[in-house]
Amino acid sequence: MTQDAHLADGAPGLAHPPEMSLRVDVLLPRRLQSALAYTTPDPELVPGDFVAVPLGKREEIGCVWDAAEVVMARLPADLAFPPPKPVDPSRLRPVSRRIDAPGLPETLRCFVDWVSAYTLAPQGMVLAMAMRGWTPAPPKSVRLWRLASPGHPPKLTAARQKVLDAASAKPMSIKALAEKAGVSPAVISACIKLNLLEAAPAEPAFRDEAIKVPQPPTLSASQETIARSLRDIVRKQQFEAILLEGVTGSGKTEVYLEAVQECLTLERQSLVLLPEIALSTQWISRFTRRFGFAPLVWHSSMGDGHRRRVWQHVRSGAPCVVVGARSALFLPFTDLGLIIVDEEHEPAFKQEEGVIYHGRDMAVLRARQATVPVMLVSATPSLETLANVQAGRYRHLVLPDRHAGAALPDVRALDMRLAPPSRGQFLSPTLLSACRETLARGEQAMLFLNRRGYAPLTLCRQCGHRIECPKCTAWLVEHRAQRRMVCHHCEYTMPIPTQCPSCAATESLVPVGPGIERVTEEVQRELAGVRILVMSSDSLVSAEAARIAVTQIAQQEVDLIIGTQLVAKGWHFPHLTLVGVVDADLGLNGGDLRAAERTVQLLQQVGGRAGREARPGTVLLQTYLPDHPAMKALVSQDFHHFMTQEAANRRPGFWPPFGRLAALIVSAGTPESADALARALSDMAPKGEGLEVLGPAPAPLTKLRGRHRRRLLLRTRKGIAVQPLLRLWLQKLRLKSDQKIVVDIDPVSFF
Ligand SMILES: Nc1ncnc2c1ncn2[C@@H]1O[C@H](COP(=O)(O)OP(=O)(O)OP(=O)(O)O)[C@@H](O)[C@H]1O
Ligand SMILES: [Zn+2]
Repeated sequence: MTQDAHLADGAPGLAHPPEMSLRVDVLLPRRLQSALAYTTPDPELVPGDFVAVPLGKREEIGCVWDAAEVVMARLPADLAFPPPKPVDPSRLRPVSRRIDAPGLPETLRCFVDWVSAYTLAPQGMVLAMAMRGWTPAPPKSVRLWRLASPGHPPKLTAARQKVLDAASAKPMSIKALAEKAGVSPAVISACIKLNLLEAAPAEPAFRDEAIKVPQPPTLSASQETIARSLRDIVRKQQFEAILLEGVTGSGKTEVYLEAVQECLTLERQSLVLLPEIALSTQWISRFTRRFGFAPLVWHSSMGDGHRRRVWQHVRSGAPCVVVGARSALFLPFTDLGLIIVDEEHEPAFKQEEGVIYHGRDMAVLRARQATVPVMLVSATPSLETLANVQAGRYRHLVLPDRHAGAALPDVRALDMRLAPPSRGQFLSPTLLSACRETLARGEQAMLFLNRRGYAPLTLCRQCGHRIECPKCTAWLVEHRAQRRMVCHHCEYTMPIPTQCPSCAATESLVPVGPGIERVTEEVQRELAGVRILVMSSDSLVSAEAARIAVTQIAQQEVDLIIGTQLVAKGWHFPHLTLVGVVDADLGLNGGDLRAAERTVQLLQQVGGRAGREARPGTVLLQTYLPDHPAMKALVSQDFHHFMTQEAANRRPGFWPPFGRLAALIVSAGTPESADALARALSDMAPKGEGLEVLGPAPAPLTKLRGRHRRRLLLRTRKGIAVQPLLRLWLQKLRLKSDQKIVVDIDPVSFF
């Protein structure tokens, strides 16, 4: 805004001549590359303010954005790009009105710009992430009431007595309480006036509404040393990246919560990112015990009302701890003091749709912009992070031992070539007897197989036909419990056929290979009477389901857990001593860049659930590749030796983290169209020293949701800025209406 403020002093309703209006950039939360220009007579409109603007025939809510020059100036040189051409001022439309709500803080606008420039995602789509939870009006809060602490209640009428019987420590709204007690709301009001009920915090999640006495742990000497360093780092309030590494069960969580405590002492806001927050009930209850209040939880399945409250609270700058999925990075923190990324090696931090970004990397960026420390936590850090440690960019703090003298589990590979399972079975005799012995000792066992459903493939014995998804290059997976065949890549499902769809033979369809449902069946057959709990995304559909599962396991109402990768998360099951990995080789197939690294991380994490308390744990890995470096690393538990080898494998070819990658995923309505676009891209590929374009090649999922896919990979030396190269490259193309190119910077998945 460049004009003098007095120019806008018109009487309300008076139209301003165009020269008296100010130009203002407004970013809308939709697929727009950058902000749109409008005019406004209001000199007080500043970047960050929310406004309603006309767009076509509609009105949209957007955010006043910084001028293009400002945006460019705050981007690093290698991410900046030419600003859009200025629009003829006479064609600009005026802003409809300013919305009276707190604006988007500058640090968040800066982050939006950066994420957009880094990922090449339209700026408006990134803003949309920052506006999830935003609301024009402060959210309506329904007050909740609970039983007041017992005093000497006056003599009560029958109706009031009913209210006290119905009320409990659990807060309820007046309406709900009246319904439960079967009285009118007026009776509840009377009870409130008599102090029989007290107001409860609507959201027992805010720091000043402590609900219990905090119970911090007594740290061991080695934990305390690390905790002290972390507290010092937090107190400095400068940007610093730390890798907190420690074996499974060493108390990393307890230790980083000390850093969170320090941040609260500074009365600032902390953000903890967890990969599977929706199910992290154990983490949340532990936090609540430790601090005496619950954290603000943020993830995609939270309701709108909850989101709005969190958004507003964070925006208010009041001290708090947010625990969330990667999208919590886009909350409007105004007093951020610390970011923690737990399980930093997890591929789940990568968002693969919409704005494609890596939560861990963007967390480091966010911390840098906010000049606060960021702590990356893992038992099995990613090679990216280890390389940063080696280069001296990240500080490395290590917890070497399990807490309270617990030993790391004994890990053994079961060579399936030497002692295979019986025909048609998947559990070797050794694993089965280990399960029997464990259960006989009154301990719990866990079987891990990263595959949902009954069988990954259904085959016709007569004609060899394989049942495939009509829309994807993928087999349909039988889910026997639901009596359906399901595609794991799209929403397609169909009933389990009774005859072969190709040759019409009956009783010819056979399942091939195991999924966890099939393993469950085998366990039921082999270990009669065992109480099984299945943990997969089919069974653990909500936080409540996870909470129930955790309780059942803790109370030993379950003997054996069968699960997919969900069981690898930070669970702590005191009675669990045996972990059996049904197919340790599964993740090594497909041969993507990080297959071995990921296998070691995942299996070490799963194995790390065994023997976390007094009784020692055992991990048995069923493998046909006992000599594979990944298996050897798991057995020897020498993670760092393995990672050194990984680094040596990747360095010469400039594979990440020793070079950079960007994937271009081309898709189109027909194979010909996809090929044509892929070829055109390939013909115009950038050339030069230190860069190479691999492909085009059919993507492993050649067809996905009916679209035909091809992949190209740009690989460069470290110092080369890939974004400008990609921008130039993509600008040269005109896409047909069925064609699409998705850019994935630093790809994690290669499907
Ligand atoms: N100082 C301590 N006092 C009491 N309990 C502790 C202490 N340190 C750790 N524990 C307990 O030991 C268990 C393991 O600790 P924690 O979960 O923090 O380890 P971790 O390193 O984060 O584990 P993982 O990486 O396997 O998830 C937890 O139940 C935790 O409460
Ligand atoms: Zn499909």
